[in-house]
Order: sequence, then structure tokens, then C-alpha cells
Amino acid sequence: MRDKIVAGNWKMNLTFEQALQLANDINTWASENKPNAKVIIAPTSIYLQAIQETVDEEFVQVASQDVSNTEKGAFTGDISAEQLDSIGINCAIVGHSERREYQQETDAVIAQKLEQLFNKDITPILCVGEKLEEREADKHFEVVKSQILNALNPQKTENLSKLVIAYEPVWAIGTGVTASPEQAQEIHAFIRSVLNDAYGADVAEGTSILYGGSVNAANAEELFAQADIDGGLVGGASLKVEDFSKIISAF
Ligand SMILES: O=C[C@H](O)COP(=O)(O)O
Repeated sequence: MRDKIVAGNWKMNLTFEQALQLANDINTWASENKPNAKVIIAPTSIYLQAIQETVDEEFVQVASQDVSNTEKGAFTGDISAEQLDSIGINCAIVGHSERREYQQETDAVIAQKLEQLFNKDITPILCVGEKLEEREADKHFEVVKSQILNALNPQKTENLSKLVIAYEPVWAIGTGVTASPEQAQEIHAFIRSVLNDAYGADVAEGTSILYGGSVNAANAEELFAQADIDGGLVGGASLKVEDFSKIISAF
């Protein structure tokens, strides 16, 4: 049975004090409420260790928002998988559309990042999703399929059992416009069929596929009720414990 997961991507938000407070509040809520979904939070990298020490990993896991595509060396500002591993981080977001857009990350770079994570046994949350013009041109299936296969084909199939995918249509991120549950289910089922055809039923059935893009307390339940939606990657609504806990409770 694949995991149900609600992950909060804090992006470049919150001061250190605010981040510690939020992590504490989420940890307290999760320890008291024992939710049915795995809870993950992804703070900015300089807070990772302090937040890791603040939460109880039985209730809340801490993820990095990114990782370097290289192992070590002269890459100013980058953070390696080994460095994440060395402070006990065992999950990382990869290929978020904001990094594809603002840092010009290509599928080839994302594939290298995945390899770095797999080498250190760190669970990747691989983000895929089409832009508005691609959706309007009815190209979303082919865009998402090529993002997945370009990132995963270079990997060893045995590593794919650790994979989590987040489908995030770019037009729904931070816009308040959410994919309808039917639209999201349609492409989640498609992603599972792509995994099945390329890597077999075990990978397809074992991979948690999260939806991201304006998930909030009001729409989470209907989205998470879909057969192939195994949780959410939440941005804005993960920054307040009241909203985030309601989303987690949608399971
Ligand atoms: O990683 C999270 C997504 O980009 C969604 O962000 P959002 O919930 O603010 O739309």
C-alpha cells in the first residue's frame, strides 16, 4: 500500500523564528492528532538542521527544497545529497517548476539530481507539470510524460521504489486556480500508466503521486478522495498550522 503524504513546501518564506514556531506547532498538532497521512515540511535550507532537531520524525519529516546535481566540489551555494544525509535529511523536492523556470533546470539536470539522492538513499519528490499554454494546446499529457521519462530513464529501476511524484500544473501554483478533482485524477492516472508501461506494476502501484497547485482546506478532501491522488504538495496553505492541519485531516 503506497503512502498518503501531505508535504508543505515553505519556499522562500518565514524568518528563522517563524519557521521554528510553525515547525513546533505542526509537530504538536501531528503528535496529538496522529493523522492518517505522512507529514513532511520543507523549509529553506539554512533552517533544515534546526527544524530537524525541533520535530519528532515519528510525526513530521523534514525535506530539502532542492539538491545539487553534483557530488561535491567547487559549486558555490549548492548543497549536496551527502551534506543533506550528514544532517539526517532523508527527503528532497526535485525539479520544482520554480527551479525549472528561474534556474533553468532541465530534465537532464533533474535526472542527475535524482541520481545523487538515490545514491544517498534520500527520497525524492519529483515535480512535474505543464504550463498554461501547454494545457491550452492539449499537450499536458505529452509534456508530463516526457518530464517523467527523461528524469527516470537514467535511474536504476530498483531505486524507483523510493520515488514520490508531485503533479503540479504550473497554472495552478499560487494562483488560487486549482485543477478540478477530475482533471487532476485524469492526469494522475495517466502518470501511473506511464510508470506501469516503463517500469512495471510494482513501481506504478507503489509510487505516491501528490497533487500540488492551490491546495487548501476547502478543496483538499475532494482532491484526496480521487483514486490516484495520494496526497498534496502544498505551498501557501502550508504556512499556517490551522490551514495545513485541515489539509492533512482531509485524509
Ligand atoms: O510546491 C508547492 C506548489 O508549488 C504549490 O504551491 P501553492 O499551494 O502555493 O499553489
